[in-house]
Amino acid sequence: MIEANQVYLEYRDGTKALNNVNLQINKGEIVYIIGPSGSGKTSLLKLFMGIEQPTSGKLTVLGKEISKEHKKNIREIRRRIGPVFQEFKLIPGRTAIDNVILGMRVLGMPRLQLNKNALEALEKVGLSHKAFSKVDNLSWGERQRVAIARAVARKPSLILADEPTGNLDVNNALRIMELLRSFKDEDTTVIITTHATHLIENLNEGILLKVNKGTIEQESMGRRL
Ligand SMILES: Nc1ncnc2c1ncn2[C@@H]1O[C@H](COP(=O)(O)OP(=O)(O)OP(=O)(O)O)[C@@H](O)[C@H]1O
Repeated sequence: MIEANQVYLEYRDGTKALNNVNLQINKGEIVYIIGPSGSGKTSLLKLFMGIEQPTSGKLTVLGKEISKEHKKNIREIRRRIGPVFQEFKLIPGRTAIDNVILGMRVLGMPRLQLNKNALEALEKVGLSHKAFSKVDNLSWGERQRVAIARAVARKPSLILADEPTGNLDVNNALRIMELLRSFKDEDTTVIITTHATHLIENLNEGILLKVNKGTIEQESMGRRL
């Protein structure tokens, strides 16, 4: 699913964001990425999405290499990824269902199928009753659930969520974490970055990636953080 061998990422201004990353993440895993602000969590997700490419080393996502030389791979990989962003990136003035449908446009499905998948996805996140409400009128937790519906409606092989609970109170945050976890299955890997270690400290399943100043330690969950 994801394999990184001696991966480095240096931004154009010379910032060394990731240093010698070595990882192996299999299909159907749940992965939490934790670490202090500025340690490299988002940079790692950007690599997985192909938004950035390694400065050196080899990175394979969904069986395809991510590199400056293989831009075509990146387009293919993106179609199989469902991204969830901290700031939701929903389109204001549009309904929940429109936002979910817009997220699936790149897949080139017929309109009826788009509607069906979008409604199914909204149902999975418990928001069918808000399908035709404008996202501007939804609470923060509901908006995050629309963003999750948009990510899962395309039936992705990999869900990447960057600080999905950033703006939420503890109860809503726990619900969002549980919801994201529920999409993990044998074909779908879920990767979540979070500052909030208290949301995951009692979990005993999954992989923990501890990021510190651009280096990463990989361990199994089930021990205290
Ligand atoms: N486009 C960029 N150009 C230059 N430096 C960058 C860029 N994006 C991030 N950085 C730097 O790379 C380092 C890692 O940033 P990153 O956003 O990956 O951290 P993070 O762990 O996600 O932080 P946070 O928890 O605050 O979101 C930081 O020093 C940051 O300033």
